[in-house]
Amino acid sequence: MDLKNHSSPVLTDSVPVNKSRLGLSSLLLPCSPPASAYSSAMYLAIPRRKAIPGKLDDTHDNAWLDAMISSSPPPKKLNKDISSEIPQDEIDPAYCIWMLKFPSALTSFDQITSNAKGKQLALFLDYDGTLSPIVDNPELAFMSPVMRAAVRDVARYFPTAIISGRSRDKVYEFVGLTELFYAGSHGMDIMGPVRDSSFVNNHQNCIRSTDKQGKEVNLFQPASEFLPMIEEVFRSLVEITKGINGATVENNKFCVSVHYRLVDKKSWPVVARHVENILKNYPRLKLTNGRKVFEVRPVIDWNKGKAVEFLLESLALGNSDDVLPIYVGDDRTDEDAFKVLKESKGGIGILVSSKPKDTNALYSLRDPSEVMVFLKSLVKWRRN
Ligand SMILES: O=P(O)(O)OC[C@H]1O[C@H](O[C@H]2O[C@H](CO)[C@@H](O)[C@H](O)[C@H]2O)[C@H](O)[C@@H](O)[C@@H]1O
Repeated sequence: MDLKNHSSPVLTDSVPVNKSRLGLSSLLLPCSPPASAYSSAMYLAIPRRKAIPGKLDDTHDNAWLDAMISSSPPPKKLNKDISSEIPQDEIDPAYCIWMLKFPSALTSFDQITSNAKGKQLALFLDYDGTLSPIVDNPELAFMSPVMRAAVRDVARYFPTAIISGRSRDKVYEFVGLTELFYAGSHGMDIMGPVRDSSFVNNHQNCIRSTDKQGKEVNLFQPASEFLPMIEEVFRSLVEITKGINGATVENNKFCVSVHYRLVDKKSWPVVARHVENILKNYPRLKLTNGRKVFEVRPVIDWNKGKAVEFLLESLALGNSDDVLPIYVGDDRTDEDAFKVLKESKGGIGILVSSKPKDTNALYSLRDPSEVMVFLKSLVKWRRN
């Protein structure tokens, strides 16, 4: 494994579409148009940036600050005419235009299920921002009982895995469903079924273990050698950020998150500088920026996309002619999975977002409540 020279693509955060180009009133814009209505000429090409080992993914001095600001959407607006709070994005023409390219997975449900005819459907779900709403305190990002029931139901019919940036134990604690497969630490900690598969058994770092119920499972941890380094960097980050009001550091086992959601904007540059200073001592770790969070992880060629491939093979679902994998996620790290599904697995990526973003997904859902409706629709469709 090449631990030195790897870099993975990192997307810039939300990419607003130029509103003035069409100059249409939001009322005239269809927010859930058919996919066929899309014309690629309407969209801007968005350049991507590379993650640099031990450095924030940027090329100019203030880029880390840009990245932090871009993950900070404007506050919701109050629509005085209707005298109730309407989220700004619901009437945002840019969002409606974006949806021409990334239509709602709800209004395109028939199209999605027609692709699944005669195929085994497999579901991959991100956790934060997908199954649970984004909240200020990461320790309180609970999943609602109704969402849990929807996930449980869908897992009765389709193999279902949760793929999260959190530690595997933490995400299991939140979800609490034994019938699912779990991949924590952005796919660097996978617990999958035991199968007689040469693909899985020949993978280095794949060991036999037991789950919480004592059932035999395969444990795949491609970054296991980084554990002491991650522990060390976690302690240093806790130490260096402890004077910054609102900053918290989360140990996700094979990666570390530095949260700045609750930090005063004026102190964001201080957070970024501290994190970057610590990372200078760790050329085998890289830094990326998520939703008001810096994510520190090993520079290995492994991500959520590879985890999806690994799980599909583990489940004997690697043949894209017979299988339709669907991945639902909201963050940059989910883009690796969208890309794999689009490019090699004939699958479907669904981005959860209430604002326009550059993405490799094919469809969109606005928020976790729409994700729940989508999951319930899959169950209903399968039952019928
Ligand atoms: O891959 P994911 O499951 O989406 O994990 C990505 C990060 O999610 C969590 O942070 C995000 O959600 C928090 C709770 O809503 C929110 O407070 C934070 O601002 C978000 O960035 C998690 O705490 C991180 O460790 C993950 O890296």
